[in-house]
Amino acid sequence: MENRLHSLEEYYSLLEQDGLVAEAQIPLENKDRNVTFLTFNSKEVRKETLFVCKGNHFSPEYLKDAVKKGAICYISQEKYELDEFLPDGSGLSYIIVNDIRRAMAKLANYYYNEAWKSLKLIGITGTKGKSTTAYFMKFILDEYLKDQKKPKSAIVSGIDNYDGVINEESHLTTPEAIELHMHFHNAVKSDIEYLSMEVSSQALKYDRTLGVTFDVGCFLNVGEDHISDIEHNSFEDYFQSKLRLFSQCKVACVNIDTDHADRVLEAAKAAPQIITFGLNEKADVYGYDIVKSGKTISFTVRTDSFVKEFKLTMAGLFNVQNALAAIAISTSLSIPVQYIYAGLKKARVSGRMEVYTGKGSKVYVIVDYAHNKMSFETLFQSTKKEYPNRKITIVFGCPGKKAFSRRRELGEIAGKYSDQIYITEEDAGEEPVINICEEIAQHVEKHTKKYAIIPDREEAIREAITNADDNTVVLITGKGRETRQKRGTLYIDTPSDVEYVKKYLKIN
Ligand SMILES: CC(=O)N[C@H]1[C@@H](OP(=O)(O)OP(=O)(O)OC[C@H]2O[C@@H](n3ccc(=O)[nH]c3=O)[C@H](O)[C@@H]2O)O[C@H](CO)[C@@H](O)[C@@H]1O[C@H](C)C(=O)N[C@@H](C)C(=O)N[C@H](CCC(=O)O)C(=O)O
Ligand SMILES: Nc1ncnc2c1ncn2[C@@H]1O[C@H](COP(=O)(O)OP(=O)(O)OP(=O)(O)O)[C@@H](O)[C@H]1O
Repeated sequence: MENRLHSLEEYYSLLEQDGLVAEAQIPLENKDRNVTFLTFNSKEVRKETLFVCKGNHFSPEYLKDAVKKGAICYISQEKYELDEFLPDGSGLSYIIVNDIRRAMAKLANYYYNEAWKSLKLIGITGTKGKSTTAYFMKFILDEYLKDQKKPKSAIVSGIDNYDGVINEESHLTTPEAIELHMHFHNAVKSDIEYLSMEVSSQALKYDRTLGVTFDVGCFLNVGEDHISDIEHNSFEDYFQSKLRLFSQCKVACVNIDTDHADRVLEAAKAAPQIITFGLNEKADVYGYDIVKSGKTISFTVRTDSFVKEFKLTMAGLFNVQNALAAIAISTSLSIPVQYIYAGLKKARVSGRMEVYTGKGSKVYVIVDYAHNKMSFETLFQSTKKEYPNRKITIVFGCPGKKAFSRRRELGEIAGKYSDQIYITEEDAGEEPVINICEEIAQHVEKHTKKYAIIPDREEAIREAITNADDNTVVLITGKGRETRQKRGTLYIDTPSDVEYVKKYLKIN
């Protein structure tokens, strides 16, 4: 892989050619200096770093810190009046740009020498099912690659990132451009061929994936979500951001069962090829005959080239939709069908539809990540069909200071479909947990009085499990295997819901 470094002058030209430069100062003696690192975080700066200043939360102190640590030039939308000099006495260079997010994507692509072009890239967007589909792809690809004795595929998701060098819990669904291109670079360096990733609406809106072409782009579904002062200001903005994916993929895989399918299909024409999937015989990848038997969900798929029964051993009937997406993506990548079958049969996704039972007990406890209107409705409908005649207990909460409509939506849905409800902490942040719980309770009460507010999440889970009889499914939603709770402005380490469940079911 090419590992070429570029000089400050070359970075300047790159931005200049794109019409991004508003003003610049690069002293003559600095023009030929090679940039050896690129970052937007002062904590990571080392010698000869090109430092990107971005964001409403940026402070000039970070720039001062960066210069002390070895930054030789900063890129910013704002000019900072600093009297800082580099340790060797030369002046600090700067390039002021008119669009820092676009500039960041360009710089990242250039610094990492377009590593992504050596990968087969799969980009998945949608309101729900992105992580699951990305992991389904990883299972399928890894089956295929194992047979060829090649390295496992890479993944960039809201759960974990793996690129052959880094294996970490992720903090964003789609990382900022500089981190994203670093993952591409690491993957190529590790001889990895395929990378599956989630592409969030925020990523598309803020150009985190700008300039990258996906071999396959997948659109799963769209529902009202992420509409708030800090995310999208309207559904239209959210929807349009998601549709931008089609302008940067070679093949578009589209769920024809999604809401607004007509508009999605129209936008998908921006891609050279479209493959549709869904539970509708008009779909190119058509799924039907869905049957749950024991722990296995079977379904049949018809495409142009095969009719075949597939199996999922992961719970959640809605996962058939995600599996159809993965089948559509895999066929467009010419992955032989036996590997698709084997991958899907094995697939598990951390913190999504994890089913636990205690020794000598018949109660099912499911840890899942449902936390918005679409996933709550889907989860309840699916659970009712999958576990007919069982009562449903749910443990859930809502986050502080964002997505306020969830308190009403989730409260009403839970109230309508559950037999017992425990309302608890879920990333309350700067709002008191009890206030959020009481607000949710007002909406639960429209349908049932069978609820309790237990702000301590562990205690809520303990109560839900110990009070459940053998004829109950206990749903513990919203956090999956996350090990942090947002309290105040900080993320505090906590045990995951899975750990609590194992503790109170007395399993290892
Ligand atoms: C903290 C925060 O609210 N950040 C949001 C804000 O970013 P920002 O650039 O203005 O602010 P910032 O991230 O705090 O940046 C401050 C800068 O100072 C730097 N810094 C900070 C400390 C220090 O010591 N030194 C230093 O250099 C930081 O590295 C950073 O570059 O404004 C950006 C554009 O509006 C947002 O993308 C970004 O969202 C953060 C990253 C975030 O968590 N966003 C969520 C909503 C998000 O993106 N979610 C999607 C999933 C949702 C979906 O499906 O759409 C995702 O992809 O994860
Ligand atoms: N295709 C689907 N349609 C509706 N709900 C789904 C679908 N797939 C998964 N879900 C529900 O949404 C939850 C989150 O799934 P997943 O993590 O795969 O989605 P995501 O798009 O990555 O979500 P987020 O943006 O919240 O990280 C699951 O735990 C499940 O309850």
